[in-house]
Amino acid sequence: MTPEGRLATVVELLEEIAHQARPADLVAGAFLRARRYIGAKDRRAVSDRLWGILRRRARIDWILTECRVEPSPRRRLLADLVLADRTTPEEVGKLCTGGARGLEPLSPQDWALLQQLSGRDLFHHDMPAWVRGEYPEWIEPRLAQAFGETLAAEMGALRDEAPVDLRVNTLKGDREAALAALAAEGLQAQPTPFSPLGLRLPARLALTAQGAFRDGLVEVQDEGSQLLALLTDARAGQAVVDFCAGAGGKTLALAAAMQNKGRLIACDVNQRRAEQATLRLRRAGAHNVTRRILESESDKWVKRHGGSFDRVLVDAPCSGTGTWRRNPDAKWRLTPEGIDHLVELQGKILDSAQRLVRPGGRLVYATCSLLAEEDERQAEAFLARHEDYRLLPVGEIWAATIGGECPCDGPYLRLSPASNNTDGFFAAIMERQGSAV
Ligand SMILES: C[S@@+](CC[C@H](N)C(=O)[O-])C[C@H]1O[C@@H](n2cnc3c(N)ncnc32)[C@H](O)[C@@H]1O
Repeated sequence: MTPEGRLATVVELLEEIAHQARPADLVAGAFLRARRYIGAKDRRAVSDRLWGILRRRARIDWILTECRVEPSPRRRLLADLVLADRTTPEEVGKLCTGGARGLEPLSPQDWALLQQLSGRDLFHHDMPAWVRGEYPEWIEPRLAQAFGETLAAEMGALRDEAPVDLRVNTLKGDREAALAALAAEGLQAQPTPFSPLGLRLPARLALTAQGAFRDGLVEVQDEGSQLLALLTDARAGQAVVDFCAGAGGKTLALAAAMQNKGRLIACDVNQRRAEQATLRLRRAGAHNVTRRILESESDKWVKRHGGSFDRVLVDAPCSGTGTWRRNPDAKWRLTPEGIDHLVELQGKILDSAQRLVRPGGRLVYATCSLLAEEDERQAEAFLARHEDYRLLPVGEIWAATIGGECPCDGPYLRLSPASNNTDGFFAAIMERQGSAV
């Protein structure tokens, strides 16, 4: 592919993403699968530019609007070339040749725009905080409630690309073995600071081709997500439910923590997501997992199995505000009504799932949200409704499961990109009162 061809593909993809309600990674995945002729290097270049523009969208649009130009996929690309890469208007002109599979030649209006942009960068002192921080304006009060004075730093960190974190699958080997296997393939990973099972790679990579991944020795998982699974404290021989198991990210970690011993039930209402776990479980050598598709959170199965589990993890559907480093497009699809709906659903899921916990067992409520209404407020409301549960301070559970000092103040787990270099995560660990029978 020529450089022009790559850029034209970026514009095509930006148009597809704008016209579809689906997440950008799904749209891009389907788009590239339908164009097998695009080779690995070209895919990489197209993806880098595409995700870069999605990360910089609010600032690019603000600058275009200031130049009195309506943002469009093509104009966003032209602006990005100048603002992010300092490409000169003349160099941009050379990329717009109008050839087959290339970009249309620059119009007089395009030239005028590029001249206006020339020499500028992506920041401007008049930009409001929400534009600098790349988040919707309406969500600012909610984020400010969560972060106060550190809001700008947190949003800055959330704007950047996330590192690639791997979890070592202890069913297949230890961290030393994984480091050696990755090094043999030319990958220099570093141990993560908090998770004893974590390894970090600096850049985005197509890991599916690596032997350590194909053999199930490592799985891609953010360090925060690993910590959450460790804090669930699932042990060999226990009965454990992963109530919102999705494609199985935490199920895999729980199965490894249980050393494949005991019963692990992975529930979800979404059959398609649950099916995505099949290959991952097989690759990881996880044998103690039974999958269960629920009709809803109050499926009859829940009542029938009331009080029979040692651990129930509720990794609830949430706004995903903590994962904007990975899904920069997701923030623009959120609405206040959507968040209200999620808060209500989380409460219902908790009220139903708690029935599964045996006296003396634990319910772990987790989200990848940064918003207090989905996190602390949700946990407080649950504890107020269920007097038979008490909150266990995360520091104590951290010391017992992960070891050392928990980096969070207060009784909850709260991780964020700026403070911990993880995705944003929240967890409340709650114990059901009464003695086990
Ligand atoms: C945050 S995701 C789970 C991610 C998963 N635990 C992982 O680590 O990969 C939330 C999941 O909740 C599921 N979900 C949504 N509504 C639900 C409900 N009413 N009952 C149970 N699960 C639900 C979604 O299908 C989704 O897979």
